[in-house]
Amino acid sequence: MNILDKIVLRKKEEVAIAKQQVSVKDLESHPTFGRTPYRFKDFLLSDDRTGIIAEFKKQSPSKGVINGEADVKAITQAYNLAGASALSVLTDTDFFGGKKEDLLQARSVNEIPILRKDFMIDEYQIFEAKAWGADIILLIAAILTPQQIVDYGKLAQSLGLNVLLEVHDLVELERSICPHLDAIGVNNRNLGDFTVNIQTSFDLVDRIPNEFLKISESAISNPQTIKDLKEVGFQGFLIGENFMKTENPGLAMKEFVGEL
Ligand SMILES: O=C(O)c1ccccc1NCC(=O)[C@H](O)[C@H](O)COP(=O)(O)O
Repeated sequence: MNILDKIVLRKKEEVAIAKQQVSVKDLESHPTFGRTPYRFKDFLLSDDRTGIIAEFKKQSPSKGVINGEADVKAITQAYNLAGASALSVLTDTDFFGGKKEDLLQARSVNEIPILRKDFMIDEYQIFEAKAWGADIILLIAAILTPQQIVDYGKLAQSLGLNVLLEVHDLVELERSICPHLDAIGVNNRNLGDFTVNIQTSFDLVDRIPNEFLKISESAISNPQTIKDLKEVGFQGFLIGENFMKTENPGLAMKEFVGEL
């Protein structure tokens, strides 16, 4: 069983337990549920912002612990100040060391879009995302059927959330594309074996219809790579480890942005 299968298996158990503890009705009555989410597009395409979606990521299956003691409020605020167009906050605990409180805390101190970074396998998690203050949800093509992508995309958009579809190859892209998406992200990391290759983004960019925001994800560690990705049409750049592995992720982002 590869890591993605293990994550999905565990996620199904987690969601089943969460559903017993907190009903959708309870989620709907959460104070944050009623807020109007920010529009991803407004921040990603703003001249005042960098296009960077800066990720708060304490650990990962491929790298183990990256920054175990990281302070979510301080780091996400510093990312925001450095010009992030959006924040990405991991809420998966077992594999990424994240938690719902990280998202709630990031929400409480930032007024830019926040992506709930998790493995969505049930509509229930979309209600959680809304209740916890997210603006964007992630749908990973590798773990969802085309019908699930349509259903989850529709539900998320009906709640005012933005939808980011993540693909790793042309087969995933072609079978998953549907009208209920706002952005399409090309993950440069193969989630099955963890190999990374930025070329994946260059290979797929022209296959993404222009009506969707185009995002390149993972393994970005050089400002020149962003310039090259922009040149071919990418508007967003999801970066986690390159900042989080430093002692001061906010400063690392500020210096990186200085070279753009
Ligand atoms: O990062 C991993 O090891 C990983 C393993 C299995 C599934 C997903 C994984 N990462 C999720 C991501 O997409 C990245 O956190 C995100 O794109 C940022 O990547 P990076 O800049 O390389 O930290």
